[in-house]
Amino acid sequence: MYAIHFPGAIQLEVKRPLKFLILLNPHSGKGHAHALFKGNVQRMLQDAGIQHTLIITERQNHARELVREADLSKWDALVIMSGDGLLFEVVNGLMEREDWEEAIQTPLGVLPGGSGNALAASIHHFSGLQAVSSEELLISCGFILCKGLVSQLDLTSVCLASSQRLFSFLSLAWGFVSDVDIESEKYRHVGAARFTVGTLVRLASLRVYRGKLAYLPTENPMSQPSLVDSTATFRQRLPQSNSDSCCPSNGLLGHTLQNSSNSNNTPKSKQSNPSPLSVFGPTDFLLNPLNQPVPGHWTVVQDEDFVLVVAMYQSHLAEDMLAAPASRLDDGIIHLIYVKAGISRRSLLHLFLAMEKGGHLNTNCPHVVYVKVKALRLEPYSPKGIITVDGELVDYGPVQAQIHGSLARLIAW
Ligand SMILES: Nc1ncnc2c1ncn2[C@@H]1O[C@H](COP(=O)(O)OP(=O)(O)OP(=O)(O)O)[C@@H](O)[C@H]1O
Repeated sequence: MYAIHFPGAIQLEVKRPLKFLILLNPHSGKGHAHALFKGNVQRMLQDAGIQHTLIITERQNHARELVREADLSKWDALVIMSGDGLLFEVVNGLMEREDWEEAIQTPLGVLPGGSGNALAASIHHFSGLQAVSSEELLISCGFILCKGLVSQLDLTSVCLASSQRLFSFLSLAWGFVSDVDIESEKYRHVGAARFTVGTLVRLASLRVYRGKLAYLPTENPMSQPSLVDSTATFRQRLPQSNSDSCCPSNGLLGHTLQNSSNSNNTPKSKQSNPSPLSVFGPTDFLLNPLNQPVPGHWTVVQDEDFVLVVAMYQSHLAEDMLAAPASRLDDGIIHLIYVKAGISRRSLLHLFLAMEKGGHLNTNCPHVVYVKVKALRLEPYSPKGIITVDGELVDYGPVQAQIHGSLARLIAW
């Protein structure tokens, strides 16, 4: 079905027409996704010999349910036109299938229709083109989609105290970044500028977030799969038990997705809302159960007062936020960036301004730490707060994550 095109990328078979299933969230961004699709992309797909079936999503979790049940053999790719939230549903829907190993290899495609569009911006960035936004980004991603070059994509397994396990393609955030992401929902009518507005509002009421952060650096020999059992997979139907609220370290423990109750006062519109299901996926061989200490060879950060913690596995946090310039789609690395308390408002603003071009990591700001890791654990002490995974609100509390290199595939380049 696939033919090698050039190193690092695989082209979908030259056979055309290709068949794409396109899932479009009509409410994403400013609510114009359907018109944007018809005006900019439809014709491009026709000209490229790509047949598509367009499904307009009707509700939260619609896409997730569809891909969980779909006959994937009918499609050469699953494409979303929305923000990152819809892709998050698709990825997790695929990982909830018994045939997850094969299902998650279905090439995914992204057309930006939201206000953040971080993965779309990352794909555009990786293609080496100059930064663009809005409709120009859509046209660029449409063109990339039509070329049909498939790349490997890392996914990160994220485990919550509620025993939920989620698969993330973009980011895990706590503190300033996740607060801005969720609190700026109310400014979504201004599009991508909502993050700028949200950043300024949050800067005015800058907070310190208390917690414990630990990680496994990439250079640690114990990060290498050859030293641990990386081959075991995680297939059995799991019991509805909360007794081991952790991720499996040996392939035997399970995670049951549970309906999450949002115990804090944060907005619910972006709450990730998984259905109670058996969970499949690769074993998190680097993680200890959440109710046990992290492995002894992990680094435990001495500071416990933070302004933000963000773990990235793509380059962009939003269209104009090049947060992890060194990140690549399939580098097998979590780019962990944290800002320690004590930073002035002025320096933080300077950091965010520099982030537009990715210069924030070169400012020599003593409060900023950047480290490449394979796994991490975050235990917030503050009783209330916001944690996001791929920009979606998840249960607040202890969380840990491990990257799984090249687990999925993405149309990019
Ligand atoms: N028809 C629909 N009605 C309501 N919610 C929907 C519908 N279709 C999808 N959703 C949900 O909307 C949520 C937000 O979608 P998504 O993140 O893709 O767009 P967005 O919020 O506009 O993007 P961004 O985060 O970049 O602003 C997702 O969790 C998705 O489940």
